[in-house]
Amino acid sequence: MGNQVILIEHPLIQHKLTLMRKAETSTVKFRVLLKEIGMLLGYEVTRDLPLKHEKIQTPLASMNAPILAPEKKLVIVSIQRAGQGILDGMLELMPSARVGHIGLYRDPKTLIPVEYYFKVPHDIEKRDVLVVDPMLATGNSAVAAVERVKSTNPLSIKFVCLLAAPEGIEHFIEVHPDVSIYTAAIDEKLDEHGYILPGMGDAGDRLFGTR
Ligand SMILES: O=P(O)(O)OC[C@H]1O[C@H](OP(=O)(O)OP(=O)(O)O)[C@H](O)[C@@H]1O
Ligand SMILES: O=c1cc[nH]c(=O)[nH]1
Ligand SMILES: [Mg+2]
Repeated sequence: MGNQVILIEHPLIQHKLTLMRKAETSTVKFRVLLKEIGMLLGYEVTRDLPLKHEKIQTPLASMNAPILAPEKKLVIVSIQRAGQGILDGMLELMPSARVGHIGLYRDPKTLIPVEYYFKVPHDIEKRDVLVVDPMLATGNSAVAAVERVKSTNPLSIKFVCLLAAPEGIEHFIEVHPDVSIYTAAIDEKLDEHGYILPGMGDAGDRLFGTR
C-alpha cells in the first residue's frame, strides 16, 4: 500500500498553530488551542468515513437519511502526554469514540522512546484507529506507538499530528508505509537535541506547565 502524507492547510488550523508556536503563549492558551485544533483535525481526518442510509421520519415526511456506517466506533489512541490535548478536542467532536492510551517519553540523550503504559479497547480488532500526538520529530515515538498498536490488529491506522520534521516523516514512512500521516505543518529540520525547528518547543511541557 502506498504511503500518504496529508498536509491539512485549513486556515483556522494554520492560524491557531501560529498562536501555539509563539513563545509567549501561556499554558492556558496553549491547552485551549491544542484542544480546538484537535477538534478541527478530527473533522479533517474523518472525511472518508463511510455512510449508510436509514429510513427516518421527520416531523413532516419520511426520508432515507445518511448516518455513519461503521458498526464499531473509532478508537483514538493518544500518545501521552502531549497527545492528550488532541484527544480532548477529538472527543468533543466524537464523544462516543473509544480511547486507548500509550505512555511514551523520549530519553533525552538517546531520543529512544520508553514505554510506561499501554491500554486499548479489548475489541480493537474490529475498529479503525487514529493514533494522535502533536509532534513527529525523529519519528521514534510515532514509529514505536504504531508498531504497538499494529500488534493488536485493528482494521486500520492513521497517524495524526500537528507538526512534523522531514526526518521524522522519512523514518515513519520507511517503517510504516501502510499508515497515512496527517499533519498541519512540515517544518524545516531537527536541532541537535531532536527538537523541531522552528517548531513550538516541548509540547508536553507547554501543555502541562512542566519543564
Ligand atoms: O518523534 P520523536 O523524536 O520521538 O519526538 C516526539 C515525541 O516527543 C514528545 O513527547 P515527550 O517524549 O517529550 O514526552 P511527553 O509528551 O511526556 O513530554 C512528543 O509528544 C512526541 O511523543
Ligand atoms: O520539538 C519537539 C520534539 C519532540 N517533542 C516535542 O515536544 N517537541
Ligand atoms: Mg515532552
